[in-house]
Amino acid sequence: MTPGAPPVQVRELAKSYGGANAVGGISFEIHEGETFALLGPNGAGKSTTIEILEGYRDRSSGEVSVLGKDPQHGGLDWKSQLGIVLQSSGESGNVTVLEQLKHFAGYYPNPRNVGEVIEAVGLASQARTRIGRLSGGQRRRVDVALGIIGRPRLLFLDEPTTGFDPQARHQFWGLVNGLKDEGTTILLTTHYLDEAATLADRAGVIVGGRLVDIGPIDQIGGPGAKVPIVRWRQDGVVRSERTSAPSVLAARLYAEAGREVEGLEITRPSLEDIYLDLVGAHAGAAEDAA
Ligand SMILES: Nc1ncnc2c1ncn2[C@@H]1O[C@H](COP(=O)(O)OP(=O)(O)OP(=O)(O)O)[C@@H](O)[C@H]1O
Repeated sequence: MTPGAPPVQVRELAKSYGGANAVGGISFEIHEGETFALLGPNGAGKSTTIEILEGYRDRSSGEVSVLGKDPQHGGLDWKSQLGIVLQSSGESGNVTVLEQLKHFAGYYPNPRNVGEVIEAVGLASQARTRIGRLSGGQRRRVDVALGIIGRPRLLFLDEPTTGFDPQARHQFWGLVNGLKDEGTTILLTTHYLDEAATLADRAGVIVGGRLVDIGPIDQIGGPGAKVPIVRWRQDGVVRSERTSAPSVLAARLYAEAGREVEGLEITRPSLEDIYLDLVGAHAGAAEDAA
């Protein structure tokens, strides 16, 4: 890899399945040590993109470089620098968590300590349990453990916390923050927008195989997207107004009412609100075009 080159470079990547475009020419880069979230509705093309970057799927056209190599020609040495948590692993269950991790650790030149990884994913009490006896969420933690055991430079997390309870999800976020601190570059897909907001430095939003927005996570949707919403009740009717000076509006409402304003609430759109607006607008535009 050329020194200073981004670990992931994607130029005009396209993939069609039997004539149907799943990915229609997308371009993005992921920089060293960055966590990049690829967001989008079901069927948008996220997994197809990730699988192409991982070398599991070929592309129809475009240029892709991952850790300095074209994934279609990445060798074992290249592969050992990747950590992969697929959407579903199909991990079968006759071996214990400890045995499985020890086995996989043996494939890598500089693996993490197996006990520490088991502890980090919250499976210390299940270390000697057969994987087949774990709950769905616990098996998902095994997938995550297998993804990080090789101390990857680049980690792919495809919907990593599906099936996690809220406590496990928070624990997982702590784990990812630790990996970030160590300088791991991460590509994350998730349908949990709070997860993306917490973990990602930048995001790309993909709809119908096209990248409709990309940028720092707090700038997704553009400057207007974060304008606060003021809601209040007047004559029994809920009213709302978007303004970048919400306290000025609140003060005016208070002056006009001459008393506490009923149901007054000032909120800023969350990443989820912004994402839903963005996806709604682009999905609608795509339908109009069709
Ligand atoms: N092997 C395949 N053969 C044919 N079509 C496929 C294949 N894999 C995916 N597709 C289609 O390509 C499109 C993109 O699918 P993809 O799995 O990449 O979406 P996604 O964004 O990962 O969705 P999800 O959020 O549901 O995981 C979909 O229309 C899907 O039906």
